[in-house]
Amino acid sequence: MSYKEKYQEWLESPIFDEATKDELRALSGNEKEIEDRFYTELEFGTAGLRGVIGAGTNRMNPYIVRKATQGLANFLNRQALTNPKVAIAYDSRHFSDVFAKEAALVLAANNITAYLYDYLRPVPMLSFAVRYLKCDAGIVVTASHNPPEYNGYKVYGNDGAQVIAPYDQMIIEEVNAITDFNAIKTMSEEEALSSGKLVMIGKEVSQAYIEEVKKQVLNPEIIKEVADDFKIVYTPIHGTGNKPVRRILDEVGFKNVYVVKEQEEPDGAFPTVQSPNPENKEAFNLAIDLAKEVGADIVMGTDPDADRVGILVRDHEGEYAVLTGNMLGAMLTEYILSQKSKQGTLEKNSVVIKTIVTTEMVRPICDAYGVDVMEVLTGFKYIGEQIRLFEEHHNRSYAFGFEESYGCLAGTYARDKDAVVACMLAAEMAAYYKTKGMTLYDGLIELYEKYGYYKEAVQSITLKGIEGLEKIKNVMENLRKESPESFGEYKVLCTRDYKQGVGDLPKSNVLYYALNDGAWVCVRPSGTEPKIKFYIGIKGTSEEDACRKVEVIKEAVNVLIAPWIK
Ligand SMILES: O=P(O)(O)OC[C@H]1O[C@H](O)[C@H](O)[C@@H](O)[C@@H]1O
Repeated sequence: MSYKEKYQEWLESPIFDEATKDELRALSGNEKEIEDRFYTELEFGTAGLRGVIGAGTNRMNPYIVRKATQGLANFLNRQALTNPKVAIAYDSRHFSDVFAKEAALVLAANNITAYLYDYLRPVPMLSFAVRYLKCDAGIVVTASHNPPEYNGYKVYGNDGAQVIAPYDQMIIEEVNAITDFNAIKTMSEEEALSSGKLVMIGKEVSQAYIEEVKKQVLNPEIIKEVADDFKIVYTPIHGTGNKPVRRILDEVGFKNVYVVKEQEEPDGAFPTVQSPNPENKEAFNLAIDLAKEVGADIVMGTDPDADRVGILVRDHEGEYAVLTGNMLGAMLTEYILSQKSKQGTLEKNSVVIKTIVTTEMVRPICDAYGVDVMEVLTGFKYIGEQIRLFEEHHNRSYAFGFEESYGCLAGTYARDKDAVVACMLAAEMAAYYKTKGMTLYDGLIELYEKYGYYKEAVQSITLKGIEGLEKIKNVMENLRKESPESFGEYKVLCTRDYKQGVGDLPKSNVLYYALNDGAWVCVRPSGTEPKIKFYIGIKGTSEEDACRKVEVIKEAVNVLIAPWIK
């Protein structure tokens, strides 16, 4: 069916409600918008479904959510499970609660018990709930840090990690096999509740989750020692982090937690930020003002689904400086390994897991403690997968895992990144340095002096719409046709094309260039946004040297791709 035929179908079919039809009728004559809404179906990327909210097959709306859920239900029911169960959570975005309930009702109508959180909850609490409630799958309605017009739908497996191949494809096939919206079953909320197929998740699950997070504290006495004059500024950026992050900080003993009032309440419009992304310093403007006012030791902000955290610390000029995901991850790796090693709790077969685009600084840190580093493709789901495999094979012990994109997980109670535990450990780590008369920033410099000035950068180029998609494809094709021999003063020593398969990793549309002096460049199309991403990593001898080297490579990347993205 062409996009025009699909558009007509949505306008005419009795399946779609009048509000949807009105929205579509208003597009009449706007061919470009109609094409964009109907030329394709929302697809699973690195993080499931994600799209702009609105009517159409290429948009997030109740029909697409029901269809995705019917596909998931068919997938589960084909496995002949006894009493199949699915846990569902949602964030503070527009329609997240509506989509979550729609999903629950479709599951219930397909004879699958839906456990639905009764309030917005972070991703890690869903990941935890899947295993705690012995579910066969999980759903989170969220578009993470995307702008307010987006929403999304992530699917989790029975291990609490986001689904990976071949299951993601199997679910997609089930979803795509539904060509008739009449084939989607749903029921009323009353019926679902009274039949016991819709169950609201109670407080005991949140309680159990908090207990697990608390177990990750390494030095409880240090928190007590500094509690009176250690100050934390925290912002949930209008998302799900507010309750769990404040609760955990309180329960482990932090007394002075200042929450940014203007960003405390959940709000899908994210009215006080350009984008609710802790990777953007702009999202911290209000938090920095508050931090200056109260003299905070640390500033923390979680994204709407609270799986990622941004941290700011006072630098030597007294300004609040951003710790990137790589910096925080490297620091937490050092903190966790050093403390466990000191306490004699570092298990023999410990492994730290990072993705191929995450800082190389982890390697010397892990070497110092005799811990292995494992590399996986981008996406925390691959870290979650390894935790499951370690458990199944009883051969390795998961020490820590993180990505450059600000997500990490300590412990195995959840199988996706957890900003709640990250906030708790970052605060504990800052408290630890405080007892030594140091700030987190001093701690970072100490690590650089010990292991080398590793610096990273990401050049993300946004290329929207169908043309954008084409340009992204061209960049990858051109790079494959004419492999670059150098990036500025750096020579390409070897190229890895992950599309051809590298080691045991699944094939993926990623190119990696290993350069001299430990530098590297990696290119991949984003799986969650219309972007192509160039990741850069170098090792310098000082802060200045490191910054200069990153700039040289950045410039070379810009020159290389300029003609392809015009
Ligand atoms: O594909 P990208 O846009 O680079 O995003 C990559 C990210 O996607 C999702 O958010 C996953 O949950 C993350 O684990 C991953 O890091």
